[in-house]
Amino acid sequence: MHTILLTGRNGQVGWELQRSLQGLGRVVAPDSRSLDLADPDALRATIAEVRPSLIINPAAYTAVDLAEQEVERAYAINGIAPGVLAEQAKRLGIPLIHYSTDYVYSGEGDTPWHEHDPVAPQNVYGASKLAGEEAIRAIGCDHLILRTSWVYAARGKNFLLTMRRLGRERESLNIVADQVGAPTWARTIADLTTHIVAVRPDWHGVSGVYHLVNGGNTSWFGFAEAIFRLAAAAGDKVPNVAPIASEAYPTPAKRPKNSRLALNKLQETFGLTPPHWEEALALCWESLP
Ligand SMILES: NC(=O)C1=CN([C@@H]2O[C@H](COP(=O)(O)OP(=O)(O)OC[C@H]3O[C@@H](n4cnc5c(N)ncnc54)[C@H](OP(=O)(O)O)[C@@H]3O)[C@@H](O)[C@H]2O)C=CC1
Ligand SMILES: Cc1cn([C@H]2C[C@H](O)[C@@H](COP(=O)(O)OP(=O)(O)O[C@H]3O[C@@H](C)C(=O)[C@@H](O)[C@H]3O)O2)c(=O)[nH]c1=O
Ligand SMILES: [Mg+2]
Repeated sequence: MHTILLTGRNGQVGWELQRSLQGLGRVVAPDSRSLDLADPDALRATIAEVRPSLIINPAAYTAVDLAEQEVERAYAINGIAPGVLAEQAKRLGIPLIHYSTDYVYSGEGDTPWHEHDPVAPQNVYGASKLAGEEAIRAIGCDHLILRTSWVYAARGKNFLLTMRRLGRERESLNIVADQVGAPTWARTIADLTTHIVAVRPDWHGVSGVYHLVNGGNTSWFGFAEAIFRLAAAAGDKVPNVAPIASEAYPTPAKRPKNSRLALNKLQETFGLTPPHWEEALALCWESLP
């Protein structure tokens, strides 16, 4: 039976993991007040006390625009902490499951990225997440780095809930239509992570980076349209939605235009096929409060 140390219990993915991991063992899930990832000594002390057989780390600094200012904090949480977790995982001889992002890629081109493609983050958040990946690889504990994208859930801060709120407040919205990726339900990430842990108790030879996103892809504009189709069907007031170019929506952080992530490696290694993003969105919609 596993003892799983789970970080970020109140985050989108952490919350869903707490649910999906039930049945695999004891889940120890401190919140950010009882375990601060920016404090390496606290991390080491907690791990020594819990003696986990598996560490899962969905905690992260995810404020993409704010990270351009809070560079040091973003690196402490996204870049340094994963290396401390990896160092402790190696010491205990246990695996680490970590999450990363489409924002490690340059965003060039219009074909799906594969895990072995070159990385070239375009903003501080992406660079800090890449630093975390590299720290884990350098330590070399058994690990999975699951790169996901455009995460939403029924709770937390995300594009789905922002659109639902703005849709009620505004007559019209302009949404970027030239950034393409896969909206991904936090529950899909948690469920498939749990399947991996359940079917792969032997970590030999599987360590590495994997894409884990919902199937298909769309633009943020396409994602917004799908959200408002569901809202309209539920009788909500919906705004007019207009497609715009990234240049017409200036933000402190630059976002990649091509965030398409190939799923072949996940499918071939673990036999898992994530549901299409529209199917996941419809299910999440039904679970909204
Ligand atoms: N959100 C997205 O669109 C995407 C996310 N990812 C990656 O997926 C993973 C999960 O993201 P998601 O669930 O959306 O993240 P959220 O922003 O929803 O949650 C992040 C969690 O991390 C916790 N946290 C932040 N700082 C600290 C700290 N110093 N010490 C301890 N805990 C901390 C937060 O705690 P508290 O709630 O107390 O602040 C929160 O529980 C992350 O690795 C992220 O980089 C990848 C692609 C897209
Ligand atoms: C609210 C709003 C956003 N947008 C655009 C801005 C941006 O390009 C896109 C999404 O906005 P967000 O602020 O949700 O984007 P962002 O926070 O960059 O989302 C990213 O978060 C990190 C953590 C990741 O790892 C990425 O995969 C990705 O999900 O929509 C509009 O065009 N119009 C609007 O009214
Ligand atoms: Mg965001």
